[in-house]
Amino acid sequence: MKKVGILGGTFNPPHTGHLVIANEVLYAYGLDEVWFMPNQVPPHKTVDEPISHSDRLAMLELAIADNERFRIEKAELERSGRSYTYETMKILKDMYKETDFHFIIGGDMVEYLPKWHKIDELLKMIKFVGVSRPSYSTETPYDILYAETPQMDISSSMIRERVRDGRSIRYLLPDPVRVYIEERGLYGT
Ligand SMILES: Nc1ncnc2c1ncn2[C@@H]1O[C@H](COP(=O)(O)OP(=O)(O)OP(=O)(O)O)[C@@H](O)[C@H]1O
Ligand SMILES: O=C(O)c1ccc[n+]([C@@H]2O[C@H](COP(=O)([O-])O)[C@@H](O)[C@H]2O)c1
Repeated sequence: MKKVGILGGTFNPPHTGHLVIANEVLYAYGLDEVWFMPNQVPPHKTVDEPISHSDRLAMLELAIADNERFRIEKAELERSGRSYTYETMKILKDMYKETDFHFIIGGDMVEYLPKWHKIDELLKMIKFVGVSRPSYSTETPYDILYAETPQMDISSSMIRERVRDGRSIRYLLPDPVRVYIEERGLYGT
């Protein structure tokens, strides 16, 4: 069986926190690949800044370009409406029958798990791997796996805010993504 990690996210923009957790879980669980899966509409939050799917996708491509074990899964971008993980994983499990999926989530999403759509059914379909994130716990009543990773207090919202305030975002995200943001004037640059 091929072992694949899925890192679902909004990636608005992708940052070093995403890349580090994907890489740490890849090695911790002997995964063959990690697929970064941008959502169409996040199930639980509103995207207040207008950002196009094509910009999010282009930034994600730049962010993972130098790692041959990372790729992008577009299943959610290709489906309209809210991106419920249960619906997506049903489709992916059907498409990739010989694949063992590990869905990677940070502490904020571990805390939110009880509210996920059809969580009990989803837990029977895939494994979750929780990683810690500053200010969040990884405690949950559910039976999930964990991975120790270096803690990084980086978030997409912090990057958007810094850009708006004219502060540096260097080293918080891959440099080609920083250049893309600056050249396109995203987030108010
Ligand atoms: N610094 C981090 N440490 C651990 N997990 C993280 C980190 N940043 C993001 N994640 C996890 O990556 C996944 C995708 O995150 P997402 O794309 O929503 O980024 P975000 O930084 O949380 O965005 P925002 O600040 O806009 O809410 C989620 O499971 C989230 O918990
Ligand atoms: O299916 C759900 O109910 C659900 C609720 C919250 C989050 N998720 C998924 O968790 C991943 C991280 O979410 P986000 O909003 O932090 O980008 C992303 O793939 C979301 O679609 C899924």
